[in-house]
Amino acid sequence: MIEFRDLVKTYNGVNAVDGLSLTINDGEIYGLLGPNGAGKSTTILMLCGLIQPDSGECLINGVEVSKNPIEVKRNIGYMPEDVGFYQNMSAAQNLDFFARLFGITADERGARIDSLLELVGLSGVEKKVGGFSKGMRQRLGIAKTLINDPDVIILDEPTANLDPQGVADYRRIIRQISESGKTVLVSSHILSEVSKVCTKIGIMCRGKIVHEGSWDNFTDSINSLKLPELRINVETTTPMGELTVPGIIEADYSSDRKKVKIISSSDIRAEIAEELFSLKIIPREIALDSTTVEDAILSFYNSGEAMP
Ligand SMILES: Nc1ncnc2c1ncn2[C@@H]1O[C@H](COP(=O)(O)OP(=O)(O)OP(=O)(O)O)[C@@H](O)[C@H]1O
Repeated sequence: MIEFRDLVKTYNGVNAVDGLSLTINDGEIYGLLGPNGAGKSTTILMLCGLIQPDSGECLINGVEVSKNPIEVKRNIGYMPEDVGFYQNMSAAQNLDFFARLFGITADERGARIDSLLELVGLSGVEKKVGGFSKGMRQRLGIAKTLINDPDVIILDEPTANLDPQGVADYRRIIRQISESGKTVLVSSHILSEVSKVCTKIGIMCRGKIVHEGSWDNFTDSINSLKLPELRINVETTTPMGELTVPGIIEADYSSDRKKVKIISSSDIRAEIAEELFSLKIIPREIALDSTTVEDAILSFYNSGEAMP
């Protein structure tokens, strides 16, 4: 469990973190979302014991970080945006090196490295890390983060520059990590690709959490933001005719009529579902497009106010 209690950090009179109080429970995948300068990195550095808060405290499993830095560091795995590896060594050799730094015995190392390589889909990959793709490096970074079997995993901007397959692999791995009971904190300024795996998201702005809730809650509240237009993607199992739901401004159907990209004046997902059901067409997906989600998040950032 991670706890922040009234955490404050000031730089040159500016509150980078401004009275942050937050609890992240065991097994939770918490997405900390905020624009550049919101205070995410400062929060994470304090959680890792790398900088001291001006006031307040961070606790990991009830242990106060600034008073017990060594004990706490053994129980967290931190993955920065750019993970450093030895380019001329294989994935297994790199992990073996980091495992030795933690004093893990030779007997334990072999089995642990095998299971981590299996988890991140790099089993049997013999080539040197210098020849890895961005996605492979990222997955190896997650394995490195888990090498000391920590209870808490902290990932900074984990999907930056990943292709869709990389993002999908990442989501699968994060889910598996959380299923094993570990607590995961993901920090990003663009969380739409990973938020779907987060059990909770917190939107941070100017050192404070301005909204907290599940991803579904967040997308459900988008209507109350009164965005000028929303984009909704619909996919069905059988071809559909022209949708007639009021509020549709534009509809772009695929040639097989099983997909449509809708621009609407409000959130009409429920009405679209109703119309499809009345036509006996089964929807496969009725979801807000990621651009709409980004617009909503930007709207929070710009207002800096709590969510309605
Ligand atoms: N070492 C420092 N000295 C002075 N000001 C700092 C320092 N570190 C951070 N800040 C300021 O504190 C505020 C919060 O920065 P922080 O890096 O924590 O935000 P962030 O949400 O992580 O953004 P980013 O995604 O850009 O890293 C910003 O105004 C930043 O300029």
